[in-house]
Amino acid sequence: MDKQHQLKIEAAKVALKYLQDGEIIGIGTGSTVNCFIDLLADHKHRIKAAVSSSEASTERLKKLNIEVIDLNEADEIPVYIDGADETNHQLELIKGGGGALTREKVIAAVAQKFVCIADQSKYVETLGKFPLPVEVVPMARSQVARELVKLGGDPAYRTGFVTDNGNVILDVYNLEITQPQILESEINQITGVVTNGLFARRPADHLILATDSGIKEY
Ligand SMILES: O=C[C@H](O)[C@H](O)[C@H](O)COP(=O)(O)O
Repeated sequence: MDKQHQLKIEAAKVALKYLQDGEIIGIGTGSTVNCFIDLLADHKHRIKAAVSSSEASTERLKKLNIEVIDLNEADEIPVYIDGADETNHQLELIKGGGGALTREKVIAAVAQKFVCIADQSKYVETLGKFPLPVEVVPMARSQVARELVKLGGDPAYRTGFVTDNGNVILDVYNLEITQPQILESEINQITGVVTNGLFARRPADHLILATDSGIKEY
C-alpha cells in the first residue's frame, strides 16, 4: 500500500470519533471517503442511516449493507464526512475532482458539522493549484467557459465525463484564489453554472489532516 493511501486511512480512522449514535451521517465522495466507508462497515449498527453525495458512494455503502436514504427523508444531518482536493488554513476547500461537487455542497449545506478528512498533500497556502471544477448545464458549456476566462481562468472541458446530475464539468486552471468567498459567488452568478467546487461560503468545520508526523486536527 502506498504512503498516501495509508495516510488517507489514518485520517478516516480519526473521523470515526464524530459518529453520533442513532443519527444519520452524511457521506462524501472520493478515495479518502472510500477509506471511511470501509471502516464504517464495522460501526454501521451505531448509525441510523447514511445520506450519500454520489452514485459511487451509494454503491459502496450498499455493498457493505449500510442503509442509504434520500436527503429529502432526512430531517437533519448532524455530521458530514468528506474529503477535499485542496484545503487552506481557514478550511476553505476546493472539491469536485471526482465530479461530485454539487451533491456534496447540498449535503454540506444541510449538515450541522462538516468534517473534512485529508492527507498532507491537500493542504495549501493559497487555493487554486488544483484546477477548480465547475458543474455546468451541457448547452451552456462554451458560454460559461468564455465567462470563466474573463475571471482570469483557463477552463478545460472534462471530456467523456457526465455528473450524476447529467451535467458536464469545466476544470478551471491557473486561478490564484486569494478571495475564495468572492470568487465562489461570482462563478455561481454565471448563467448555466450549476455550482462550483469552492467550499468557502460553507467551509469545513473540522479538518483531520494525516501527515508524516502524525494526525493534525484543525
Ligand atoms: O468530487 C469529488 C470530491 O469532491 C472529493 O472529495 C475530492 O475530489 C477528493 O477526493 P480524494 O479523496 O479521492 O482525493
